[in-house]
Amino acid sequence: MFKSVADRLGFPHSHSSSTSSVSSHRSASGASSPSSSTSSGGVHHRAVFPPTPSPRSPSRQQQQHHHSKHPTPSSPFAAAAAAVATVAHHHSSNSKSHPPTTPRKTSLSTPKPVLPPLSFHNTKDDNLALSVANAGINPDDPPSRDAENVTVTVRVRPFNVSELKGTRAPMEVWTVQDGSRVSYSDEYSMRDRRAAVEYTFDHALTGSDNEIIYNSSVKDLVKSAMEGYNGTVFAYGQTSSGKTYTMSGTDKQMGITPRAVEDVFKYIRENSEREFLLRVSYLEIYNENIRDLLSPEAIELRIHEDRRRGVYVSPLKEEIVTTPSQVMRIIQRGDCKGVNETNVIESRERSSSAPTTPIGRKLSIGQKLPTAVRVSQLNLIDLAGSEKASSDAERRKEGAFINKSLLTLGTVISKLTGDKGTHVPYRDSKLTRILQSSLSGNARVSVICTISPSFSNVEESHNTLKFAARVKKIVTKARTNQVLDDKALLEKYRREISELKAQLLLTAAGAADGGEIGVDGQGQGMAGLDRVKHAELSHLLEKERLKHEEEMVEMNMVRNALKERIDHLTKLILTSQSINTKPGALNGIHLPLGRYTVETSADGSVTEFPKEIETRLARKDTLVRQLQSELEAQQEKVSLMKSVLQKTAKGETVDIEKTLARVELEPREKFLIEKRASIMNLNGMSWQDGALGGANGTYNSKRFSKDVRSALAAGSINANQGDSTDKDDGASIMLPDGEQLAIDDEEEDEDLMDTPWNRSELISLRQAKRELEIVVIEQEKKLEEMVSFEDSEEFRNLIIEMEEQREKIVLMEEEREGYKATITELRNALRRLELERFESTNGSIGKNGMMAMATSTPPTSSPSSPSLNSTATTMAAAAASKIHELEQMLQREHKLRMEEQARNMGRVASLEAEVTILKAEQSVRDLQ
Ligand SMILES: Nc1ncnc2c1ncn2[C@@H]1O[C@H](COP(=O)(O)OP(=O)(O)OP(=O)(O)O)[C@@H](O)[C@H]1O
Repeated sequence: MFKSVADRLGFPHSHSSSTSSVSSHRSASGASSPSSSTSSGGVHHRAVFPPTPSPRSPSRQQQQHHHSKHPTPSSPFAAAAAAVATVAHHHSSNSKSHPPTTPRKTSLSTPKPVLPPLSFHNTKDDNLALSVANAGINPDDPPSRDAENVTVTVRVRPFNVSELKGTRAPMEVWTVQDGSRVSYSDEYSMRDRRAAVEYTFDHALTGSDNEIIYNSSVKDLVKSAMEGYNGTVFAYGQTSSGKTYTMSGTDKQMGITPRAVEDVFKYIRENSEREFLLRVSYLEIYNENIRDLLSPEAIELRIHEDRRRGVYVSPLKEEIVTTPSQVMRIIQRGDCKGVNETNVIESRERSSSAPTTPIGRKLSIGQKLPTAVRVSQLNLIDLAGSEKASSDAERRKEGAFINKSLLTLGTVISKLTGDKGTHVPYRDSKLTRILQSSLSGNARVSVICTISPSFSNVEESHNTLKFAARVKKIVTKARTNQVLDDKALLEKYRREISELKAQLLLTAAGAADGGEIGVDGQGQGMAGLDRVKHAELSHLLEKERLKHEEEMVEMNMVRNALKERIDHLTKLILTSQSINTKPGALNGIHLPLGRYTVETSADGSVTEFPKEIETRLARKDTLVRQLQSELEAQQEKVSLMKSVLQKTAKGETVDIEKTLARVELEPREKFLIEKRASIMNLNGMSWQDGALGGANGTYNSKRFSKDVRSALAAGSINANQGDSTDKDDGASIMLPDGEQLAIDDEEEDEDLMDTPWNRSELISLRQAKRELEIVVIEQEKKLEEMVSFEDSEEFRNLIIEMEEQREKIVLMEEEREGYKATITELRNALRRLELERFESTNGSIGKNGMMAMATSTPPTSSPSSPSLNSTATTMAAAAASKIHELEQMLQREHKLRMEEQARNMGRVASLEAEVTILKAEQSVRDLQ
């Protein structure tokens, strides 16, 4: 019955019989398209296809320039759908004439609206597709909907500024009545002598309120999309008729796209039994080329088809979205590039048949899950101006492509509403190919046809109405698209999360094992207190610590990576819990993401598994941190002890109390010090290191209390309930030495006892404590034996020996001084003898002595006798010889004494060194 596409669309180039194609035809839903009376003038049949002489269309570059010059002040949402393409955009010169925010009255009979800021968002190539994947099959949901016609809405926009510019009020061509009928206005019919034309659609609207049009024409379809049925919404109409205004809206009037996005998230919020995965893609079809607006690379996109996915574009980037604002940003991004956008959503039912991953239970990884995933697409499309066609040679190529897409759309729609069995040329254009699934019936479709109220556009408007009437005849029968294999992203993510959780549990168990080793090593490290053992144990402790640290770092890294991945995947899956229930306008909306997904265990009880893991990990983190700090503290003490040892060995004075005060002792050590103090008190000894605290035997830390309580819980220490004399209501424990210790009831933390990790830590702490207690007792015995080195026999003997040596040295010194005096006397005697000899030889030398000797003339002859001279000479020689002999003796004696003195000094030095060493050893023992 329809002879050509052009006929069906009311294009005059087809055949004169085209009128029949659009003549009254009541659709299944009751919409009718009255005769368009092509005979009456034919102006309104003036061709859109083939090309109508049109204002010079800008080149692509010009369009882009225009976009940048006139950024969209309104919501950037552009219509698009998962598989929606847009026909190349031609900028209309009309659009430039729309100044922003110009309140205007419309001459339509409907309420006169105030125009919102005019949008120069001319990219009609925008396709937003919300692909909804639903996991889980609700038995109450029918697998497919009843057959239904495409919902068709006609919107007549108000006059714009340029249309109102004239001297007289513009004539309204169209009248909208009853919310569904569109006809020529009486004024126009009379003036142009037009035959009455009236079309009836599902909805016919005027005005600027986008909420009304969304609620009446799209809202229900969006809900269906969330339930698993494909949905496609597209705006069709000539340039400047209001397609973008309707689909994207403005700041003040959100369009269909942002409202749909908001409803998608609202649906997730309100449907707790399902979980969803939303994906968005954004593409553009320009000159029959598909461009991915979300991909920075200009990769050639192709259309593919397979049984599972149907028709799809590849490699098209799909971004997973979790908030409305994220979708908005994606669209903005795409708009900046002047391209198209597509959104995808997946969801599934959150049922009790979901895999169970309770803590501590083994997980069977890779099990086939009984839930299915529904994948549906919500395509929101903003088409190029329907009049776009070009006979202009300069733009022929562009125009031809534009024609091709729109023409094919018309053809496809004609075929779909024509004889059954005829070939439908979906493949003739990218647009129809991408929309094949929707147009062929597996989708709910809503078409918004926008028309201008202006007389100058009457023909184009009429063509749009004819198109709308044609589309209305299309019957669809949408069905849910269930994906049972594991390739659906949602299912894949769920599985991955389960596997990661299992890995995380294993890692946590590994961490617990590693922790036990570390604690043991540490406890042993404290056991050795003598020097050699201490060095060995320090070394072992250091090695153990490093190993432990490495393991901890490694496990932390693995655990963090697993946690991050789980978090990431969990975030992507949207549930009512993960979306803030606070509804609000899309602009500026902030919906914090939830982290947790409820898992249902086999027995039906619901556990917040990730939260539990978080808690356990937090506990382990705390324990790891405690152990690490404990190790560090031990290490610090070891190095301090080493330095003390070195200093004392060198004979330096060390302030042990001060040194020890620098180390904050752990409760366990304080306890041991306390024990030592109490032992010493029992033995009637005073404890020198009282400044360390706990010496009065009353120390009872919370931590120790917890340790003891944990040990009690683990059954490793005998508990005597109520035996304590210190506490009325407390328990007490029997320590290895028989002493009872009261347990403080304060701040008991049951949490610390309820994991294997804590138990093992407490067991090792208890062992370490016992070892230390034994060591302390041994040391105390040693201390008792030694008491004080200075009081010992050995020390006394050494001191006596030293004193004797010192006395000897003093005597020798005195002796030496005596020898010195003797030598001096002998020298003096010798001198006297010489003098006497000289006097006897030369007579009196007078009082001038030597002076006289020097100045006197030597005797030429001696008046004295020769025998006297000879005697004197002999005596002098004897004296000299005696002096020489004495001097030699003195030197020998001196040498001997010096040697002896040196020996004694050496002995004293070694004795002093020995005393110093013994003192140092005693200090170290005290320290320990
Ligand atoms: N219902 C309406 N109420 C108020 N203003 C409207 C309405 N419809 C459209 N307008 C205004 O008319 C102008 C043209 O509308 P719009 O850009 O949406 O047309 P279009 O069909 O998308 O054109 P093109 O195909 O060239 O992109 C815009 O400034 C827009 O704000």
